[in-house]
Amino acid sequence: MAASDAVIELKGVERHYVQGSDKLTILSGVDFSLRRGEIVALVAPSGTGKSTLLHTAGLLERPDAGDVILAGRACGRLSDDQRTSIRRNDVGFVYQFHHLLPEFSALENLMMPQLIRGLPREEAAKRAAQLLDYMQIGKRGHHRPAELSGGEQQRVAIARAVANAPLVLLADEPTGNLDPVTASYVFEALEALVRQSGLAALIATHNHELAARMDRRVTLADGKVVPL
Ligand SMILES: Nc1ncnc2c1ncn2[C@@H]1O[C@H](COP(=O)(O)OP(=O)(O)OP(=O)(O)O)[C@@H](O)[C@H]1O
Repeated sequence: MAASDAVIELKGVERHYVQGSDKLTILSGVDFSLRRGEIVALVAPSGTGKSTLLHTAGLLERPDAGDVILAGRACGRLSDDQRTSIRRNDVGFVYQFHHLLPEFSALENLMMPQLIRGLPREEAAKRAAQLLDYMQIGKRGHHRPAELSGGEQQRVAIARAVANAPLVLLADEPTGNLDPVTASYVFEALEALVRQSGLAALIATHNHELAARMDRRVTLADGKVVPL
């Protein structure tokens, strides 16, 4: 893949953890990229480094070696503030548990990242409502997370992740907490949103059925990303 096609590129990324006198190598030279509009499944056994990979790709953690290039910009040597700003604008995260703010409605949860970014309230509310409609939960906008079903909560969490129109969506077991039918339904909504917005998505999942529906499947072997 030509570098120019890539929305996000990991080049020779290494991650180690030091535990006492032991050095644990989790990522040992990851070369991997995602194209615009592409949905890729990351399927690998527990403990192999899926979360580490997602956190490093999403600029939550710094690589010990190598670099993450987001929209052509090498992020490794940037300051923490610069990385935070890029992450806020260009990366959306979804986790297994929704992590929505419990005191706020679905609509407010979607407005929050936009307000933090500096968008006017009216504009943030409009986009939040549009996204909830798109996820077919427009009628639930004024409900708090506890008043929503698990599938609805995850759809709100996915909508929130793309509220700032990021370039990349990184999801760590986004349907792992849902029954198979709801998981399939939520994945469909996620897929439609990714296709419609043209962003790139890397989705860690243990669900082989869902992985089969994505454009490509990769795994982690010996600290490297390889096709599955
Ligand atoms: N802060 C840390 N310090 C030391 N070891 C860590 C740290 N974070 C993760 N690890 C170790 O790194 C390895 C990879 O962890 P990671 O969470 O990335 O795996 P995973 O594939 O996402 O697992 P799961 O599917 O169970 O969530 C594990 O062996 C874990 O114990």
